Amino acid sequence: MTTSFNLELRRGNVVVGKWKQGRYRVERLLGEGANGKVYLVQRDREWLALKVGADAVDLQSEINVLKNIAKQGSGMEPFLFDVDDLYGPDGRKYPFYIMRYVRGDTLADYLKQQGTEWFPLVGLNLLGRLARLHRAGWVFGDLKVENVMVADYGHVELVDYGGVSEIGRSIRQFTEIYDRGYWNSGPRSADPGYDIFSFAVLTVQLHEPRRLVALTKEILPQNRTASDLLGIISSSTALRPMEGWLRKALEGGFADAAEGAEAWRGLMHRRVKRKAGATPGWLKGLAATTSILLAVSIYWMLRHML
Ligand SMILES: Nc1ncnc2c1ncn2[C@@H]1O[C@H](COP(=O)(O)OP(=O)(O)OP(=O)(O)O)[C@@H](O)[C@H]1O
Repeated sequence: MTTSFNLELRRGNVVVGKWKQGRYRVERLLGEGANGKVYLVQRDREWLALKVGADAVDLQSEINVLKNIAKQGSGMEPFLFDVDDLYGPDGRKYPFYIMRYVRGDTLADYLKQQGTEWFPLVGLNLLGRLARLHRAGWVFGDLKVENVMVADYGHVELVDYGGVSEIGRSIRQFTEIYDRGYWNSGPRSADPGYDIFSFAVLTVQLHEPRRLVALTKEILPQNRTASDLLGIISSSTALRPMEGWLRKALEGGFADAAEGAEAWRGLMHRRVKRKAGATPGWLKGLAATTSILLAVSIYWMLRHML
């Protein structure tokens, strides 16, 4: 998807905020979507991400969500650092905000490079991220491969908080194929089950992309149902091991992502037992992460004891 505005910042351009005079040196474009362009920028020696949009109202509602999440404390590290306007090379004023730079690849690129055998761990981490938001009273809303960034050892971060909605409200922003309403399987209202439904579609999309696209073309909008997705799942070798979990997710059987994550963990456990001989890549990653955490804990313990 591309943006409808033409602002282009180039490497080396220095953006100076109109009101607060924050100075940011542009490094490169990280990505773009319907609401804006996201650039990697540097302030002093710190790498940050700058999102600039044409529409102040759209960007402002995203900023409000980020501020509210920070206020309520959702266990997220600080994400929003600055909000201001900039003057583009065309002399026009554009609203922007500065957020934490999330290192990593988008979910699809990560799995392409590392192999789909990492999906169980990445999926668990993604459910963990969603669980934190649900616990704090929010639904992510616009869950899709482009909004999930994955770093080393399957570490997951969500980007694009434009679709985040308070539980009980309407979903503010969504992408058709991930949307529960698109599959006539429930309302477009912000309840944790909405995100879990999108997670299930995302799982199908990552494993059976062509069949999913074909399905959306074959069936008339009024006839689409979650059973069509289940048809792909039960006939796919890659998805069949997750069929029970995916069915429950599509039917709204999980109360929230924490419950979904718990069941997902059980699924991974069974897979590992079945493949007892070979150690999958993601499991090696999990072991490496655990060792790093253990080493850091010992270091801190010793520092405080000495
Ligand atoms: N904080 C960040 N750190 C690193 N990359 C980011 C960050 N935020 C966004 N990106 C990259 O930029 C892309 C576009 O950003 P974003 O999804 O926020 O734009 P958008 O206009 O809201 O998109 P959409 O059309 O999905 O609503 C993302 O898919 C991601 O690759």
